[in-house]
Amino acid sequence: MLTLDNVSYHPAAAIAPILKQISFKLEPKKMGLIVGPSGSGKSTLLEILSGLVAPSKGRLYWREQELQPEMLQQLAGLVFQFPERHFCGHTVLEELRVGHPELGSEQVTKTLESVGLGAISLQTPPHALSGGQQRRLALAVQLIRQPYLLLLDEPTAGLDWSMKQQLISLLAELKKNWSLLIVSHDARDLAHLADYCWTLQNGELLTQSLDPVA
Ligand SMILES: Nc1ncnc2c1ncn2[C@@H]1O[C@H](COP(=O)(O)OP(=O)(O)OP(=O)(O)O)[C@@H](O)[C@H]1O
Repeated sequence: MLTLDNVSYHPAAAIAPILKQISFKLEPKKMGLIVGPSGSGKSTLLEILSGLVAPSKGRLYWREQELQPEMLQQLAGLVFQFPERHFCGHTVLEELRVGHPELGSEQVTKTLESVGLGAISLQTPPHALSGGQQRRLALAVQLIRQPYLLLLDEPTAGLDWSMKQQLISLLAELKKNWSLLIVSHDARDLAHLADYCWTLQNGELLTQSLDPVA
């Protein structure tokens, strides 16, 4: 279980804290959804959760273990908004093996199947995939590292209706095995899947629904 205990972030360049005493818990195989307008601190929170930035105050835990940023980098897999813009492999296989050349073909095949890309050739250039397939590949790139926590920044942004529905179904499948934390400016597409829904406003987690969202 992931626990945030009064996490704040106030970089020297900012007049006010960007994140203010954020506390929440997220159990395994649950989806948390954090909804907030532009500038509310969603991406900054994901940067902290993925170990890219250290909080100014507060603590993060996985079960009883306090987490340092290096541990979060191992524990969490972050899928950026528009992840296809960050592809750097020439082929699907290369993309999956970036930073992990040791990954075997069995693991590659299994991971692609888990995101519904079992039928594509490993030699396909990522940029030749459809928009929905590219999002699936971006998820696979993180899943193949076997993170405990999957972090997603606006996962359905820019997809057409049909690709959006396919991605939402995939996220519902992934929730069966992983903890998912999604940030978005719009709850409409994903609220029905979420076990917890929070609102982020000016760096404060204002509302917290402890009961599963209907
Ligand atoms: N290192 C920093 N120094 C100063 N200000 C920062 C820094 N990082 C982020 N900010 C500011 O903190 C606020 C929150 O930024 P953040 O990118 O986390 O918001 P967001 O909710 O993800 O917005 P969007 O939906 O537009 O991506 C913004 O006003 C941003 O300009």
